[in-house]
Amino acid sequence: MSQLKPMSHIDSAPSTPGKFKMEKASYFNRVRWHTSLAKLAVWSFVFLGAILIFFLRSPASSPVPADLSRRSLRTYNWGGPVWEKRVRASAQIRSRNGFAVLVTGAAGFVGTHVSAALKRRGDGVLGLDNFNDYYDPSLKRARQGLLERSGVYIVEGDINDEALLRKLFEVVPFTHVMHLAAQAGVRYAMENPGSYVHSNIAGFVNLLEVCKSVNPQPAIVWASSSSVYGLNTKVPFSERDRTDQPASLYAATKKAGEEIAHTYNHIYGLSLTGLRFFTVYGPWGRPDMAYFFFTRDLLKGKSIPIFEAANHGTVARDFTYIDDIVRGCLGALDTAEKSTGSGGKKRGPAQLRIFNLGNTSPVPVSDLVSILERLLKVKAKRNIMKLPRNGDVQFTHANISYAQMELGYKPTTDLQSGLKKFVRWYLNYYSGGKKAVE
Ligand SMILES: O=C(O)[C@H]1O[C@H](OP(=O)(O)OP(=O)(O)OC[C@H]2O[C@@H](n3ccc(=O)[nH]c3=O)[C@H](O)[C@@H]2O)[C@H](O)[C@@H](O)[C@@H]1O
Repeated sequence: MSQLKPMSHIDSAPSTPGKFKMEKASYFNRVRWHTSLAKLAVWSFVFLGAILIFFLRSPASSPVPADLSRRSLRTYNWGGPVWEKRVRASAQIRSRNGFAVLVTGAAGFVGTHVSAALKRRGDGVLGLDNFNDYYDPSLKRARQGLLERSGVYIVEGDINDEALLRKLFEVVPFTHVMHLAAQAGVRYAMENPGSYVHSNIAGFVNLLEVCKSVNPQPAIVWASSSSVYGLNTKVPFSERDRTDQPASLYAATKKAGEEIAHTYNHIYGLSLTGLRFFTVYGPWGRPDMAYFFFTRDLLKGKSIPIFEAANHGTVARDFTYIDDIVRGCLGALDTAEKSTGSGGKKRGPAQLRIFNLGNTSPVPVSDLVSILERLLKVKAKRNIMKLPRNGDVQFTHANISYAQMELGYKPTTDLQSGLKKFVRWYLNYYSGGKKAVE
């Protein structure tokens, strides 16, 4: 506050030449000269002070963490006739009654598998991904290569870039959006909270803003998370159970997404389907997830931190295999009704759904480690640890009857068979000459 006083004093002195009469020029010019000098000095002081305060405070208190701003400041190249041609070709529908789908987060784990599956059945697919470095971007690039070979182009850009999204809809009238771009991971939310707000809230709102205003509005299917059940203890988790006790900021942003979806459905008639994924695993998975880095660390002979709850309570997850999840995503797209709005205005009630996509058979984390030991033929150095207070919940367990009824969702892969496929991929990808195990 003390800096404001000299500023308001300076502000009260005349500052524009037009406020002075010319005949009194010499006297006033001197006064003005002195005043200007004094003003200049004070302003320089204020300016330097502000810069100093900014630099002293920014690393600790800036709401935008350094790595987030680094990612956000990245510029992407898009536009031009060649680019538009590529976009159109990728989104070209090749089957009767096929969809034109924009897949956000297409270089991500679920995004890659869903894009490939849609393309295989003849839908037009365009990917969008910002290729951020939350985990090894070379894995994302390898997934991109995979999709490119099957004819899916991934536009490099951020869901917060409104101009880019508008351009994409200008070039292709997408019938559907499969929105999988997000800041994932439960524990990382304590390290970089801003990135969750940036992608899962601001990015989602930006996408919905564009979707509500285009004509025709697309139907949207998007990734929520089992983590919204938070501290809920009623098992198995049903879509009707309470989700107002998130245990992590990640979960809170996904829950916020569900409420935001409700709003855009209510006001603008957007057709919205949220899918609560339960710990998805499989080939081309995410290196930040336990099954993935346990595999890496087991092979390296490193110790494996296995969480347990109070009183030696078991920590368990309803691990769900990627192919089952892909079938759930396609089922959601196939049963999604059209949005009802046009020109940014609602014309009638639109579909609003939320589904659990889980496996319905939770497995303790220690059993996950045992399965990996057998598949990798190594003995784990188990390090049993208390479940840290960083967002993890003790267990998850999906009730999938609603998804079964509406989407024909029926998971068929148990953890043992799914991990077998993952391990085969892992060994091939990391020791098959492509990359050394990090
Ligand atoms: O179901 C979901 O919606 C969420 O599933 C996963 O989150 P999580 O289930 O915590 O998956 P992992 O991080 O792979 O953890 C799996 C299990 O291993 C445990 N764990 C994790 C890390 C570790 O060092 N030790 C350990 O025992 C966790 O407590 C958890 O029970 C994903 O990371 C989230 O992005 C996703 O939204």
